[in-house]
Amino acid sequence: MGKPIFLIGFMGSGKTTWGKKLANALEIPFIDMDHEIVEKIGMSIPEYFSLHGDEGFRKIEREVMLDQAERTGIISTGGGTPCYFDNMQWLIDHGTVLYLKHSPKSLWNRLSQSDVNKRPALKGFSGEELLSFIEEKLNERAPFYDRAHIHVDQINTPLEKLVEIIEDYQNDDAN
Ligand SMILES: Nc1ncnc2c1ncn2[C@@H]1O[C@H](COP(=O)(O)OP(=O)(O)O)[C@@H](O)[C@H]1O
Ligand SMILES: O=C(O)C1=C[C@@H](OP(=O)(O)O)[C@@H](O)[C@H](O)C1
Ligand SMILES: [Mg+2]
Repeated sequence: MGKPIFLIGFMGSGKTTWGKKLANALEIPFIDMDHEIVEKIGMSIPEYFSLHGDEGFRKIEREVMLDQAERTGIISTGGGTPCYFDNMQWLIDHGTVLYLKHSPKSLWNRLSQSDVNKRPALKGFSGEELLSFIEEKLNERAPFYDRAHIHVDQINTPLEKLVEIIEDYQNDDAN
């Protein structure tokens, strides 16, 4: 088995849920970087944020990313992973990077249904305030996400199609 497939995208884009499904379908291992971070720090991500701030979290996140160098399978990153240090370049150099793309409205729908307190980067926002925050943050992060090898519109790409896209990409000798 070759280099890993890194799933990237905004919070709520489905990196964790689709990562599991994809790994299952492709019969390859699955790793969620946030899960590895929680094991390493011995507390939840919101707790770590409140103790060490965004800056502290980004350092741990990078360490956990560097630990993935020899891994294979599907690796779901956190929404901010590609957007700090030279992380995006590292991901590009060490695997196939797949961006699960959504509009701000779609992310807003999904995140409105989830517990915003589990994602400290959302700062507890809801309603209109959450939508404005998503629009702004996505604007800021899009230049990083856009560098991915593969872009997929997640809503209109069924899982079977995504499996096909990955297999085709990996079988293409040019990659
Ligand atoms: N098909 C769907 N339609 C609407 N919302 C969904 C759907 N699938 C998942 N969600 C919601 O979107 C969130 C995205 O899930 P998750 O896999 O945790 O994303 P990520 O890891 O990219 O942050 C979940 O909290 C869930 O509430
Ligand atoms: O976008 C971000 O800055 C973050 C996204 C989260 O992961 P998900 O994208 O899986 O929610 C998690 O890494 C942390 O709460 C910070
Ligand atoms: Mg996740």
